[in-house]
Amino acid sequence: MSDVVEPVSEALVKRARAVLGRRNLVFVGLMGAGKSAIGRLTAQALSLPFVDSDHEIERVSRMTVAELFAAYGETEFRALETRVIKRLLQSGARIVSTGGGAYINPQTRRHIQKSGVSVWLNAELDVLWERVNKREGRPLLKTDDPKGTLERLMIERYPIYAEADVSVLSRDVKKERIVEEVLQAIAGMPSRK
Ligand SMILES: Nc1ncnc2c1ncn2[C@@H]1O[C@H](COP(=O)(O)OP(=O)(O)OP(=O)(O)O)[C@@H](O)[C@H]1O
Ligand SMILES: O=C(O)C1=C[C@@H](O)[C@@H](O)[C@H](O)C1
Ligand SMILES: [Mg+2]
Repeated sequence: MSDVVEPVSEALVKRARAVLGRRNLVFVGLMGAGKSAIGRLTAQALSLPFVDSDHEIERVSRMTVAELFAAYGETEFRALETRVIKRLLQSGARIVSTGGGAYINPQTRRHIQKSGVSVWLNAELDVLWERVNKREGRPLLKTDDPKGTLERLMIERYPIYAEADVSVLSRDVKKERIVEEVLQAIAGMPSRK
């Protein structure tokens, strides 16, 4: 699948940018939903800066997410994630892709709600599983039954992701199509909250 963004209509880009104003556009959702991939392409389409909280955490700590979990545990990782995301949200408008658990943390969620428009990339279990199954490095899935763990996380987290301002169904269609649906969802919102 190509990463080249097919041109979305100029009118759609203009409307989505007008709705965002100085607000950030923040991608939330479970591991494998496409927050990083779709976030980057959306940033290209809107000509806005892109940041990914997992990458930023790895850059500042000089450790991988898996190493951070192993060395300090999830609680410390979440504290660092909250601090990093708060900082990333301070210079909007940007496209911010978050780690899968970020929006579940009440403090991080409040920062996101205050500074940005949130997009939940919703996806079915089998779509997520096909994607996450291909790559190591997700510490929460290091269990005897990773697919069962992913399903449990879906049940726990989906009601919280559903609080996001808009949602788009992430599925195995061209990424550009998902980007266009994200822009349409944003463009359909009122300009100010
Ligand atoms: N529409 C799509 N069609 C096919 N593959 C996709 C699509 N969207 C994303 N992917 C692929 O799925 C994989 C997981 O996507 P990505 O890393 O963006 O997920 P994520 O939500 O950022 O996950 P995490 O929370 O673990 O960071 C990547 O290989 C990405 O290229
Ligand atoms: O869903 C989660 O809790 C996580 C998702 C990843 O993006 C990483 O932030 C980390 O592996 C935790
Ligand atoms: Mg990601």
